Amino acid sequence: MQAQQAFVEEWSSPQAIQAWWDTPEQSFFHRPYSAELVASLRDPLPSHLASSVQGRKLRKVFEKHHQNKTASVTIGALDVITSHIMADLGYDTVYVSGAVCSLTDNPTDEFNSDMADYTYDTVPKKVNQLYRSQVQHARLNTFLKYKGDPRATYVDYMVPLIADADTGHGNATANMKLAKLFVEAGAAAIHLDDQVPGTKKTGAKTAGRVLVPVSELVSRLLALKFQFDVMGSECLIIQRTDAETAGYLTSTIDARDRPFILGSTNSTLSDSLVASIASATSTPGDAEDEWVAAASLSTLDEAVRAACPDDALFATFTTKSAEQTVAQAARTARELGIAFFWDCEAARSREGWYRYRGNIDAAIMRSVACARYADVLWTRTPATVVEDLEKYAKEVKRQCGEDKWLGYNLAADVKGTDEEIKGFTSKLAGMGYVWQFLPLAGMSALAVGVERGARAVRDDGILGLVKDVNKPGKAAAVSVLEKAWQGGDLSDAMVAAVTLKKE
Ligand SMILES: C[C@](O)(C(=O)O)[C@H](CC(=O)O)C(=O)O
Ligand SMILES: [Mg+2]
Repeated sequence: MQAQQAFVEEWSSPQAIQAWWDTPEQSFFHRPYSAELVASLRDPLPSHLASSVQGRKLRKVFEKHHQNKTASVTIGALDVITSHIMADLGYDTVYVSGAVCSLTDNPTDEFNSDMADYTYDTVPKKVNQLYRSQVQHARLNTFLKYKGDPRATYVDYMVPLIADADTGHGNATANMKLAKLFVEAGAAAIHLDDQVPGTKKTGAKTAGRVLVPVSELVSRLLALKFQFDVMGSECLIIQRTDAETAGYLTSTIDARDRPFILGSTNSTLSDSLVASIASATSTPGDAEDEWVAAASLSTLDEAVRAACPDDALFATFTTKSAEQTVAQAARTARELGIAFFWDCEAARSREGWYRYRGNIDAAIMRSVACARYADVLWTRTPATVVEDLEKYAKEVKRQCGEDKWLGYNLAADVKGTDEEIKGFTSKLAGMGYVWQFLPLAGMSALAVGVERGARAVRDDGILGLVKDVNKPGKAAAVSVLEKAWQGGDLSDAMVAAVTLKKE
């Protein structure tokens, strides 16, 4: 008891926390808060063990792939059968997808495509389910080993779970509560993006995503890390940006977003976009298209460049306005006597969002800005364009260091010959994408398998099951079909252990 007390006190001391932060795995992380503050907020008892052990394991997985220029290629697991089979097959990570939860399993049982509008405990609950099932299989396997049972395997069932934290589902305290649920559930890593909660667009290819400023993305990542620190968790953070598919931004406050904010360059347009939609006889969509076409949208820097009589003046503007927001830079240009017209306010959407030129450069800027706040960087791209991924990887590594790990959602849209498609993951691995995943692949595979079995039984009754499910399953050593999977031996032994022969 005293030893436990001493352990908790030592674990909670500012010195121990600082020593942990000074380790190579943690020290790159920029923390604006002190070890004293974290110590003062520490949980009275540790509850981080599962996520820490799994997080450390995941670090090793990524480090190995980084060294070998290979990748952990994985799929989204919809249920415990899928995650179990993935362990059997040697997967070294399991993905837990928000999209899959949205479609198939969430606490309100409301199913629709991925708008990330499920309750914020949805994905943590799925992680919890998969984690507990992993534990059960690990226990059963250990039990079989003890008994010398030949069905015992060398499989490590505790495959690190990497889960979807979406936008963080709200403000800083919501981000922290979400992080806490993930730690308690046993997640090894979670990813978080820069979209605005409640505005998520479903699917990869939908343009016009709404972003928060870079600084807000950083704040969200920090909220996760702060919570992990308070709990003592080694859970990894994966930063995601949707900047390549972005069309809007909530605020112009961050200077780093300036090169991507769009404004009207047409001084003869009397109405703003919103006013012109209100007075139009056409539909809002058509009125918007007409206004945008007439506005000749550009970035502030492009508008200033076009108005500069010579390169020297533009160079002076560029130097003077470095690190300035659009509002400050516009003032600088005017002070330099550059006569230009540019209005990002007039171009705001009906919701009040600024227009944003989403592209791979915006994604690079955002990931670079987050490198000190995340273990893995990931850009969500609308389609797999190798040149973009090459550029992202090169630039991010040039600015953040060769050792920075990258992730990528393959989304199954890779084109080419079978050979090219097969080699694609290795190609990306060569660029540094150590984690590559197919979120919906587990669900699709499950559908194909069930369809096959259900069809066989429908057509041939029990013979269909024997011939088309059990036989091929046994031949492929699908352990779900074994008695071992059902845990009967373990439960029998547990019941026997508490059954008295005689009172
Ligand atoms: C990865 C993702 O967040 C998910 O929930 O699985 C989705 C998947 C998808 O739409 O393909 C996303 O990338 O937004
Ligand atoms: Mg998602």
